[in-house]
Amino acid sequence: MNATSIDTTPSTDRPVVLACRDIERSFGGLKALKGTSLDVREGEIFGLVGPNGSGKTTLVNVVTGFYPPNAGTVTLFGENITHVAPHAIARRGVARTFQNLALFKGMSVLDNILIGRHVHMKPSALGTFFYWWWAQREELANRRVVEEVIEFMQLQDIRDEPVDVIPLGLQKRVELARALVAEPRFLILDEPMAGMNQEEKEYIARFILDAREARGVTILIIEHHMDVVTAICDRVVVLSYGEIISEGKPQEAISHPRVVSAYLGERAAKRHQQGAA
Ligand SMILES: Nc1ncnc2c1ncn2[C@@H]1O[C@H](COP(=O)(O)OP(=O)(O)OP(=O)(O)O)[C@@H](O)[C@H]1O
Repeated sequence: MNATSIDTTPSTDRPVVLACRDIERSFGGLKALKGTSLDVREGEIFGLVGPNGSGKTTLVNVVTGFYPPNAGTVTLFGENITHVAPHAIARRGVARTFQNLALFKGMSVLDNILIGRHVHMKPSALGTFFYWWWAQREELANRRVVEEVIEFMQLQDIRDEPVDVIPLGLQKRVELARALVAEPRFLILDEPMAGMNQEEKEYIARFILDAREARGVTILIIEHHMDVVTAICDRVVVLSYGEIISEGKPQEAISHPRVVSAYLGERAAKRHQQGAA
């Protein structure tokens, strides 16, 4: 994998990859998103944080076309994709991992990763039959990308293992590899470090940083581990009850009093502030 030179342009000067404007989404009477707006810029690792149930996954589901919003617009690479279907959004260069592992049990690590290439495969089986030589070339190209990612993610030793017998930390790595073989321009990671120990978290953080540097991919990450958020994110938005309560550089954004009280509750936050004074 060829490392590209590191872009030192401040992220605020870079083109906007994802723009969400005034997104609203309800489930029955529950307003999960109450007019959320944010911009993710090219080459950023952008953190989306907030307490449980604050609307993070709902926003990602709106962005990736799984949930249509009740109001607002989503613009990706300058194109309005608000009501575009998930597979068509994937074809525009978006890949995601899921909060709960979405691997195919019983299948090998290799086969799980190969599935991530589906966005680049020709849809017509008939066409593939007539143009078998073209299909062979395509298969070779797909294999090349998959092998490169397996090496990049250091999964060579377990490539033939059934995915359900390997430890959780490695399963998460396989899911990230599956997203990377789609060669995304925009990658969305929903809690990639859930359930990991410190060493596994540091390992995955390294892969995420390397994916950004080596592949130039822009990354939106939902993460509860604040040490990880401050270590790898360029900017952060904090959601609470479907509203943005803080945003900016990670350390400043997450230590805002509104964020502390959203996580700890009002009384505990006051004690926290008194303790810090
Ligand atoms: N499909 C759905 N049907 C009904 N309610 C939903 C649905 N999806 C999300 N919600 C509700 O919307 C709110 C926001 O949920 P969401 O999953 O987006 O939060 P989150 O910030 O991702 O939480 P977590 O950190 O626990 O994953 C919650 O109250 C949740 O119960």
